Amino acid sequence: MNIETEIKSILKTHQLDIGYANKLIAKNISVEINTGNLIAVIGVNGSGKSTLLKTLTGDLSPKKGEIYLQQKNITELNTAQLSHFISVVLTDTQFSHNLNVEELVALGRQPYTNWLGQLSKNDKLEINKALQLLEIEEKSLSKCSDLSDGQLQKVLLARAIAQNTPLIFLDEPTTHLDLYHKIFVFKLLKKLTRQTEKAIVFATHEINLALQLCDQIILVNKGEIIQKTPEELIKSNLLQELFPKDLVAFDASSKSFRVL
Ligand SMILES: Nc1ncnc2c1ncn2[C@@H]1O[C@H](COP(=O)(O)OP(=O)(O)OP(=O)(O)O)[C@@H](O)[C@H]1O
Repeated sequence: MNIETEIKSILKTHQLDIGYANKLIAKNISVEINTGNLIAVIGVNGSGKSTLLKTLTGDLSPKKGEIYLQQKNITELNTAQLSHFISVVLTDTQFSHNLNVEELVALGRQPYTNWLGQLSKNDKLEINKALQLLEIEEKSLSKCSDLSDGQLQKVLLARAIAQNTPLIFLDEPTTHLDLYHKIFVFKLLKKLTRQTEKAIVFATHEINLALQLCDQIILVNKGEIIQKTPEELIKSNLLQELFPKDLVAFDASSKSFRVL
């Protein structure tokens, strides 16, 4: 294995408890995120997927335990330092739809620009690289308000790529997309992990697709958080127990859920 393809740990938790003031969502969480991995966070509605993502991105304080980003405790990093490690794409991200595509992607360079917000030659290069990687150069000057949901998702991803962090978090990136575009986004995320060595972690309800396309799955279930490969998860019987058994069942042979 050469140095370029060597797998490295980017994020690791230690005895992590997550939740809110009077509410424990899950405890003793032990997850690890490695370079070049595509990782889905799955679980039923209200199980705690967003809470986990918010905690891992430093948005919400852990109730207990530690999060290490490349061996540094996340509590020792200020917001500016954190923005060099982690970029976050939220489906309901608020931004002015008057911005054009290039201007929105340029926001990803904010952690690097000077106090005047001027883009350097290198910033412009990174923006163009992100637009090319997502194949949206021809939309550079289009208003974000004129884009479809699928196109906007690509632009938000390009902004995260331009931020040039080793780790990208997304909360439900395929909501509002049709099946074709859901698969398109999943495949695109996978391609990005392979081309850039970045790790991408995303919450999703598309369990069938996650089992087919992700390297790892983090399952949030009844206060427990478990990380496994899709194959391990399929063998574990945990998916059979995920939903009440009256409407839907997991079929291990086809590796998918089916309607009863
Ligand atoms: N700010 C908050 N304060 C207290 N409880 C909260 C807060 N935000 C969420 N919760 C609760 O935490 C639990 C987990 O919520 P979370 O949004 O993490 O679930 P989720 O798995 O992302 O759900 P969904 O799939 O529906 O988006 C829920 O019971 C929710 O009501």
